[in-house]
Amino acid sequence: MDKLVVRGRKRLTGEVTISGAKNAAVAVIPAAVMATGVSVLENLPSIEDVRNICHTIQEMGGKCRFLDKHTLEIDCNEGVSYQATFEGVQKMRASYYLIGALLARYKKAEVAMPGGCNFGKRPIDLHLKGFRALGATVIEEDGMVKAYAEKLIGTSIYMDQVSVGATINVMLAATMAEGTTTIENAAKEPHVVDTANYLNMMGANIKGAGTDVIRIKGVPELKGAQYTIIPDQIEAGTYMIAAAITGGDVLVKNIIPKHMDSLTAKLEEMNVKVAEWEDSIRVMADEPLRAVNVKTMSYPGFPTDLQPQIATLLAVCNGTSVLTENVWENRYQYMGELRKLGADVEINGRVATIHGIKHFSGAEVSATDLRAGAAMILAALAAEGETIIDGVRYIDRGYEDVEEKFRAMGADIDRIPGEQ
Ligand SMILES: CC(=O)N[C@H]1[C@@H](OP(=O)(O)OP(=O)(O)OC[C@H]2O[C@@H](n3ccc(=O)[nH]c3=O)[C@H](O)[C@@H]2O)O[C@H](CO)[C@@H](O)[C@@H]1O
Ligand SMILES: C=C(OP(=O)(O)O)C(=O)O
Repeated sequence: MDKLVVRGRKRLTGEVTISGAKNAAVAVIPAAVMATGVSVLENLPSIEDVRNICHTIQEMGGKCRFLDKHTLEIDCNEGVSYQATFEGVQKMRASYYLIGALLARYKKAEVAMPGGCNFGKRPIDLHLKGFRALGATVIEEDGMVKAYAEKLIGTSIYMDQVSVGATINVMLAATMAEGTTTIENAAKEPHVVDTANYLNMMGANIKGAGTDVIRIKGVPELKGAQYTIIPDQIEAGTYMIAAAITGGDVLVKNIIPKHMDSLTAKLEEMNVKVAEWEDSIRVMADEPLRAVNVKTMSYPGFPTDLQPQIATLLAVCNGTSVLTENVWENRYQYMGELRKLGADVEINGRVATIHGIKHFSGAEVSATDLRAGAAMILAALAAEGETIIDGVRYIDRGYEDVEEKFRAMGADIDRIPGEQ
């Protein structure tokens, strides 16, 4: 497995261009399976999760062709199998969107249980409850989710908990149901909106995405469409934190600054200077950083997918910060690795109390999952000496050209290829 070697204490300067959003791309690509006709998807991130979902759709009989590094032509006009079995599906989380997409188009789906980062329990009961409310029979058997319906009929669905995956998945299925579906207590994340926008371009009738009530009038058919994926909020946030942790001055380009509000507010509270333009943000850190308290929440709250990265920054601030993880029951596994680099953290359930240290010291650590891996890079950039990060395949799931982007801003970072 590949490793990254980072020699720290280099101030990051210059600019970085953000790629398309992983969590939008991995929803929009399965949505393309619902169309009769060809879709062209632009600004896709060149990451493992995108390659993996494309590979899975090809195995199902769809045609996926990259016109360039970031543009995918996807043609499922002649149909695909309603079955998606194990290998690719279990390498990622968002493969669960194939259930909603296949159920919409064929009224039947047999899809292996998804994989993705391990934060303790990651149930999909709300997805299945939503499909059942639309009229499907759903069973979980032999590691597969099997869903069948004579027809799907629009209904009113109240989500017991705000869930990105369940909101998008039920929206996919409801798009081609008979009648109108209302999803209440829906997730409002930018990727929910992006998926709805793409579906509407294909001929769907979805209103309210981005609010907590989404109304979907079912349509009988969807056509292919050309669509540009939004920039990645989490990749952008990771580079903003990288600028802050290295005392740097970085222009983060090709972003939607509004998506960054919860992070921007925290960075400013910490004494970091942030300047915004229409599609870029400059982050300057030239003064000592203050400890702050952070609670993760669904959008527009502080994203859980930036929790390991902000924790890493808090670990080298002046004072004690309290971090509360409200979304996942167990997203602190990486703290053991952060401690190897010197972090002083106490964990009590969902609450991490972080006592700021002067600086990290290089060590050998592992990326225990995608964002934990990003956190290791951030700590390594700020550390005295050399850090070796194992488990880079997790980072490659969600960050395009990660070492090249950091190196272009002055980081001393190299990849050591491992055995495949
Ligand atoms: C591919 C993708 O977009 N992944 C993101 C998505 O994951 P994912 O869609 O898996 O996360 P959800 O928003 O569904 O999960 C939010 C909370 O709801 C709970 N829950 C969820 C579904 C369900 O059926 N039952 C249930 O109880 C989960 O345990 C969790 O506590 O949103 C998470 C929260 O922003 C992010 O961390 C992930 O990066
Ligand atoms: C948790 C994440 O991804 P996934 O849901 O795909 O595991 C993430 O993007 O941080």
